[in-house]
Amino acid sequence: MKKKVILYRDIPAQERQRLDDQFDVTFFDGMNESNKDAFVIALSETEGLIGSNSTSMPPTLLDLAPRLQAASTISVGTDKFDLTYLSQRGIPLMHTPGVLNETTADTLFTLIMCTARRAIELSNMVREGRWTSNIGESLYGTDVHGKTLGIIGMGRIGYAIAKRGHFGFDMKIQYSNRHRKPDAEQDLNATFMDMEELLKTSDFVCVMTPLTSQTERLIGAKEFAMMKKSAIFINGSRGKVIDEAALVEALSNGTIRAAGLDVFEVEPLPASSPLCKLDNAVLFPHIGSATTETRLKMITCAVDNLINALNGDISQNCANKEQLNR
Ligand SMILES: NC(=O)C1=CN([C@@H]2O[C@H](COP(=O)(O)OP(=O)(O)OC[C@H]3O[C@@H](n4cnc5c(N)ncnc54)[C@H](OP(=O)(O)O)[C@@H]3O)[C@@H](O)[C@H]2O)C=CC1
Ligand SMILES: O=CC(=O)O
Repeated sequence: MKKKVILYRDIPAQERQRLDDQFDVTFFDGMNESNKDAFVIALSETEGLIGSNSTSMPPTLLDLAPRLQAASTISVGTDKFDLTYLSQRGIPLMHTPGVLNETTADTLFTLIMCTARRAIELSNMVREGRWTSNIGESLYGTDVHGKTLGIIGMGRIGYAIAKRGHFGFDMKIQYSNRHRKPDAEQDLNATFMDMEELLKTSDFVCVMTPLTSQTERLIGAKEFAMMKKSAIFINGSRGKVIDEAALVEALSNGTIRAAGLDVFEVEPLPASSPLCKLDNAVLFPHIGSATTETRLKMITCAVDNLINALNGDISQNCANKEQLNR
């Protein structure tokens, strides 16, 4: 008999077919009030889960899935699951590291360029008919090339961002991380330092850690106050890694120059957020990996991951392999 799987995000037909060939698949278009009862009934029988990072899978929900053997998220971030809980239950969480590094780094570099050159603000000025003369000094941007780029979280994506800064823009690279990264030091001439020093000396501060109990609110009022007044802050990790209210304050009162954000405490970001009123905030709707090519690679990877995991192979792409009690 085929194993039962819940798919909670729409995926292309050819990838759906690969799941159908192996499993008895129940599809839900996300999880919401209207389908929650049916979702819970399906959970009671399911052996596998696959879906996107926009749906939370807390222990209270997964307690309703007593037969669960593996979960596969179409993301590299694993914060919508409780890894400790899954590990205690012996359930592997599969994710999609690697395939999205370059695309996500492109997005983060777009944020760097847009904030530094005030691209969105000035584009809006043109569209709205407010370009009536030379823009004048008050609307000048700041250079990116030759500046200092500080990366907090020099992992796969952090490295890809630093690579763009080093080779493309002649930037000086510095980073803080739990462990030193010899590749970044050798290839990109990156300097390892503690976070405080990085905050004080970087022109661009880019956060690319995962969201964990150690990184939650890693950057708040104290950290913004340490940054240069001319600093530009970029967050591509998760919204909860920063104190968003403190960022609004820092942007409003000139503690830092500008911020480029792809992630927010609450997503989708409500239009009533004070961030939406700030010209010096560039706001993207969590599109780090959102290109046609890369999203397809992530889906293919996640489907492979679930097939492998439900067939007993978690050698590739298992986020909690070391913690699993197997
Ligand atoms: N905006 C978007 O669309 C996207 C966002 N993301 C986010 O980016 C995150 C990173 O992805 P990826 O680069 O693949 O992950 P990696 O695991 O390769 O990199 C994360 C890095 O963060 C470091 N780190 C972890 N905890 C801390 C800490 N407490 N202090 C300092 N550094 C820390 C790790 O250090 P060490 O090596 O020492 O453990 C590692 O180098 C994802 O978890 C996700 O949240 C990812 C993809 C797209
Ligand atoms: O935010 C995206 C991810 O893949 O994680």
